[in-house]
Amino acid sequence: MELMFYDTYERRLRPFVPLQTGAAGLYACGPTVYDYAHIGNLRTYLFGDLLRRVLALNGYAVNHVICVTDVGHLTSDADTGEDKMEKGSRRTSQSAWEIAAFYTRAFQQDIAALHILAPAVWARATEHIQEQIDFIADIERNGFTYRTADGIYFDTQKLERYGHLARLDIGGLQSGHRVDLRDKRTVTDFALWKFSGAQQRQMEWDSPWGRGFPGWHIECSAMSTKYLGALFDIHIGGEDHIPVHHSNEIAQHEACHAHPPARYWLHGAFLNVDGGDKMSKSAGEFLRLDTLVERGFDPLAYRYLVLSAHYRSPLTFSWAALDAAQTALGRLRLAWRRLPDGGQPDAGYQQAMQAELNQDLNTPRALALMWELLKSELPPATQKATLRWLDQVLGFGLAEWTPALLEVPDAVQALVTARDQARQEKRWADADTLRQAIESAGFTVRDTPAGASVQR
Ligand SMILES: Nc1ncnc2c1ncn2[C@@H]1O[C@H](COP(=O)(O)OP(=O)(O)OP(=O)(O)O)[C@@H](O)[C@H]1O
Ligand SMILES: [Zn+2]
Repeated sequence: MELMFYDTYERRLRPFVPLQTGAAGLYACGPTVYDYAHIGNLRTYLFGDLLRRVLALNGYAVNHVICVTDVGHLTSDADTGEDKMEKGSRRTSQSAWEIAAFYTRAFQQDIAALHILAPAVWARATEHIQEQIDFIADIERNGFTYRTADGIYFDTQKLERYGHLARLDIGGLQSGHRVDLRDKRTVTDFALWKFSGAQQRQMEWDSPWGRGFPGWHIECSAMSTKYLGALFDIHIGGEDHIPVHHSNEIAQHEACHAHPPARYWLHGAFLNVDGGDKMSKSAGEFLRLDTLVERGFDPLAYRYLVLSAHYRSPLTFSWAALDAAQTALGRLRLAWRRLPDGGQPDAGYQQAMQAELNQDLNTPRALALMWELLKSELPPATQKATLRWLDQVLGFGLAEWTPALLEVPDAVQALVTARDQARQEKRWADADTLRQAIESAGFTVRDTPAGASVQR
């Protein structure tokens, strides 16, 4: 069955043709580990996970690389401002190295809780400094760099197709730009290597150009080449990467290899906050996955919510929407547990579901077909087998919900305790939300004079 993706580079749906039969190389720009991830960031990784699972469903062995940006991402995308890691270090009074390790672990825990499959490679920028220096040296040798007082810059005017991915209007950008360019020649030029200068930095290295640190974009060029080759299949990220980060990655690659690094570019749309702005670390409400859990939600309810929107459509977060997703997940788990084993998937539904997923990852339609399946006249065991097959992509882990696991897990017990507390304090709305969380975890709760009792 044909697999189609919307490719940002060509701005059209294209059939996926791998470089190597049966395999797919997938590179995802990862977190900047100076703080916790918010659920907006996590939406982007859920999109990557979905893509990976759909590729696997189509028989591809996926080589998935996620980078970890632990140096060089400045507070402004125009290469000014402070390194986010050094800033995070001041905020927490821990070293930049400590916070990188801490937030990388926190991120890995979040993605595990969301059932996002771990990549084959976690590529940390600070562990690939030599590769980045070598890449910059190649760009320099090919004549695409110049030196300023604060670093080595990429001369974007030397590339005819600079900014093609974003369809950038360079002339317009240049003339509309009122801010001081410092020593940059063109507004779109960007740093490949920044000098430490007089500033005392925690993360810095020697290089042929002087002591300093790599620019943000070069890490992805160097690490994707190392792990996936100079040309690989698919590069993904959030839509904010289109005009700057991915445009610059492509430029670096073109300067060395005369072609972009990847053959397909897919971008996930934002999670917005009420009012339409993107959820971000710097502005608005910062919701972590843990915040959701503290309010009684199952992390997988957020997974459900994200899958209920197409990855290229903006999604506005609301507690009501998350609540509805949690209820739907609870119903799904209940349906799963009631269905008997022993059937075979229904070929008609499989085909219809895969057709939707293969059409640019249409999860809202796949979920609609799932509910249709559960209401259908098909034998219950067939329904369950079909659901099991679909769950390879949805990733709810339904098969782990077998009645064999009858013990009350700690996480559920914690919800029960929190609910008891809420009831004692007459916080009825909180108690209700917690009850729903317990139920969507597959348990029922009954209040007895001796306290709440919980059972499957
Ligand atoms: N609101 C959002 N919705 C979806 N994806 C997002 C959102 N905000 C950031 N992302 C994506 O999250 C990924 C990780 O980004 P990173 O850790 O560098 O955070 P960031 O972009 O600096 O976030 P912020 O703007 O909140 O500081 C990127 O691929 C980015 O595109
Ligand atoms: Zn990147």
